[in-house]
Amino acid sequence: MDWHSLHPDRVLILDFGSQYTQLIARRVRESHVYCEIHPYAMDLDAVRSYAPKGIILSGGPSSVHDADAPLAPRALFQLGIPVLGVCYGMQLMAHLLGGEVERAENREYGPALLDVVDSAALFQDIEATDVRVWMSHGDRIVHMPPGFRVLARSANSPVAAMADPARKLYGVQFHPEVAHTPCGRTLLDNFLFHICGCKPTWTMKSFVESAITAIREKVGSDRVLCALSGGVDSSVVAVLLHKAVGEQLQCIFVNNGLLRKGEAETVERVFRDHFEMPLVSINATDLFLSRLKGVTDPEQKRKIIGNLFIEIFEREASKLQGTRYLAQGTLYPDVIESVSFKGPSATIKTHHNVGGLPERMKLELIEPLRELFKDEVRQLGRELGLPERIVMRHPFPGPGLAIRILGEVTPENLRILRQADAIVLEELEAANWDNRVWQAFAVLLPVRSVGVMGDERTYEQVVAIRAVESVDAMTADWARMPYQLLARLSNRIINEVSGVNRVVYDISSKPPSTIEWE
Ligand SMILES: Nc1ncnc2c1ncn2[C@@H]1O[C@H](COP(=O)(O)OP(=O)(O)OP(=O)(O)O)[C@@H](O)[C@H]1O
Ligand SMILES: O=c1[nH]c(=O)c2[nH+]cn([C@@H]3O[C@H](COP(=O)(O)O)[C@@H](O)[C@H]3O)c2[nH]1
Ligand SMILES: NC(=O)CC[C@H](N)C(=O)O
Ligand SMILES: [Mg+2]
Repeated sequence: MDWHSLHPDRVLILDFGSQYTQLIARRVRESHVYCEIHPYAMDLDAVRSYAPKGIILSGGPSSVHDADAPLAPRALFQLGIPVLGVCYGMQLMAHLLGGEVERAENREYGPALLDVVDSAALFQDIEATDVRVWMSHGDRIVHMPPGFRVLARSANSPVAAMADPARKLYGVQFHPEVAHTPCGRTLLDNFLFHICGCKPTWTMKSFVESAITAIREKVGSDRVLCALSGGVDSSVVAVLLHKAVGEQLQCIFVNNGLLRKGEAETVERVFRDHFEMPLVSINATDLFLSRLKGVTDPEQKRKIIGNLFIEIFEREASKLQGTRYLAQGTLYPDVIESVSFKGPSATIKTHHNVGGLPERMKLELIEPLRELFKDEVRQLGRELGLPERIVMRHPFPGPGLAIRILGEVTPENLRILRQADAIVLEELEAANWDNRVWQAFAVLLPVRSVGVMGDERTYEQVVAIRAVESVDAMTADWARMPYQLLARLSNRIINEVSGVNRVVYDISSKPPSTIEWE
């Protein structure tokens, strides 16, 4: 899509490798201003032609004195575009414009108190003394570049914020994007609205209109196949596309035999009740299970499944004359991950709809959500009138139960996991915990343990329960579910699911673990 015409008030975030870069983007978006993250090395001509209303330089792990410190071209500060440097971003600004940065005697990690000495522009509507902010740095600015003045100080940072208002250059040593900086929201708004002159026009309502226009332009009179899983992302894509191209859209749902209990029926029913568009439902259970036979390697499972999905989509597309596009629900975090700070990041997992795609595909992709974060997709779903039940559904991975059965996927393993998983979901719902977690599910482990049931020795399988809290699946923590609920889960699974004699609870966060086990 062409952002020039779609989002006139856009902000550019240059990433220097901070853990919080995505948070900066979230905050800007929450203020209804469109923004994109690009690597710090973005070409100056590209910046010019992107023509942002403002630029934010993220923090980062480097020091400006490191031999391989990531630098920005000095000319970035001469474009006449307002710049806000955060932490490393401010240190870099100072370093490049003739100031001096040095290693501080005391590092500052965590909370600090700020005294605002100049409340013009950036600190408008923020208290003057003892302002709580969150710091994470070891370097500090000892001399500001010519033209700059101090806006705020903290015990350890004589220059905790600085500005050259004439050139609209601003820097803060603390992190306004984190929740532990309560005034951060006001500060960022001051930058966006007062300094950059942005207007808060980025709303899901405006997105619907511009996305529909862009989709129509792209699709023309061709037909689109939309792969629908019943999850939030693909449901939103389907409704959006239907609004844009009406009968040129055909939805397809594949039962790959790796779905949860009753899922195929539910998806078909919900679709019939809430969507006014045709759905082709394909049962490919045997095909998927036969290709997965004997496979135990997680990446291989993912690739086999990804390829098979496309094979089926292409086969169905060839039956519908004039089908040129395949619509998918790729989100912004998938996109950012592949353009991160120092080039593409390491492959942790091949997500079936991204890296799992075959190299040569006949269908062209349409990905209308590739600019959005998950919570924006949920908002968009509401805007499009989708029922809350669909909007708030837990994510369910395309490779389904195959990546929750460690080891070989067999009909017997699927039976065990499906039953155990249904119990987890039922009990969470009954205890009103389903809407307090991002995702909750059962995992079947490839180990056996000894137990005693009814005076008899058992030697059976182990089920792990995974329940996590998260805002975007990039990081997650295990849910502190009540012991009583855990006890009920364990009790029911062992009693009701034959083949299982032990249940464990996964207490790992992401990172270092991931949400799924494979
Ligand atoms: N069983 C399926 N049938 C058809 N398409 C599928 C199926 N499973 C996954 N897909 C396709 O793969 C895409 C990615 O799956 P993914 O699980 O990330 O998204 P989703 O199911 O739409 O939403 P959520 O992340 O909330 O589960 C889907 O948007 C859909 O296009
Ligand atoms: O559609 C998908 N296809 C996949 O291949 C896939 N793998 C993981 N997930 C989901 O992504 C989120 C993060 O998962 P991980 O922490 O396991 O990487 C979690 O919400 C996972 O459920 C997938 N979704
Ligand atoms: N969070 C940051 O951006 C840190 C910047 C720099 N590495 C410092 O320690 O001061
Ligand atoms: Mg899904």
